[in-house]
Amino acid sequence: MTAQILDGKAAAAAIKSELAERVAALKERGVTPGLGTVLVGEDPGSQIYVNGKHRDCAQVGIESIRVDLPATATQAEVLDHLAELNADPACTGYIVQLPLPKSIDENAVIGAIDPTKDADGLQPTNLGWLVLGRPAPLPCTPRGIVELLRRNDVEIAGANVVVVGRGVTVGRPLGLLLTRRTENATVTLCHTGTRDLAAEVSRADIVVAAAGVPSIITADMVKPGAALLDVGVSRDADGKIAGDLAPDVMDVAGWVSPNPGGVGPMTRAMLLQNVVEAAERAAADA
Ligand SMILES: Nc1nc2c(c(=O)[nH]1)N[C@@H](CN(C=O)c1ccc(C(=O)N[C@@H](CCC(=O)O)C(=O)O)cc1)CN2
Repeated sequence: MTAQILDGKAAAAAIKSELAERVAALKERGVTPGLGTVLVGEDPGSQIYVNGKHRDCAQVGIESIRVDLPATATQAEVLDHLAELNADPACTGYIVQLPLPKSIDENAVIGAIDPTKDADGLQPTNLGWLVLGRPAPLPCTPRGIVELLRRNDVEIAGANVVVVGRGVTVGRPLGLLLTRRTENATVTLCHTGTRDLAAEVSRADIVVAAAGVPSIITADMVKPGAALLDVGVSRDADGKIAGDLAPDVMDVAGWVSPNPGGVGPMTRAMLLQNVVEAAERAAADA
């Protein structure tokens, strides 16, 4: 068996053209969505991701506002910039690029985002709404994973899903998202304390690998026909992405998301979708 590809690039391109039409409709009603980004420090990976977010905005007609601060910025300075974005009507949603430098309390910063402008769905109020099953902006990578599965007709309802990794941007919120009544999956969240990862993975219809450990999921662990999504972003010695899925999984799995070209582009598309939806909500309330 050779797995079918869960092509995130193609799905993201389709979503972006749908969003461009919604942005045009908002502009006709006098509403221009605007995404703010806050980047602290000079991490090259984060700079690439933020550049990409501004390029994506331009492609669909979303205005963008960029706040770049040096790694030496204090927490108080970062919070001042957040207060400005919270008050700026041109900024309908914004994100703080993670990770932040160690000198800054990430929870304090994320907690200071106005929940109605939280384009990442990571503000504690919005994570709380996710726990309670109420509508709110959703974290981009988990939302992108669900959308990628849906667009490829991979059955989520009733599926046994193993998520490997309990991070706040992917693993934990993905577990909450997949166990909502609308998704209806059974989720096992694995992490460094999991006793027998291979046994857990072997029972899964869907595996989301977000451990950041190259090739942690190998063909011998995988149930034939399972859908595998690779969220791992380690780099090899040449700077190439080394995903969490070993290459041999292609011979056993039913679907595999490539890395790059799978979940990453969907994360970017879901950020745009959160921005557009927030602007649509604001326009409806006006
Ligand atoms: N505030 C946030 N910070 C971070 C998030 C997030 O959702 N919100 N997620 C990641 C980084 N990230 C977006 O910010 C992100 C990562 C990767 C990609 C992507 O498209 N990757 C490409 C490969 C690019 C490369 O070669 O490096 C792919 O998978 O095809 C987009 C967004 C952590 N921080």
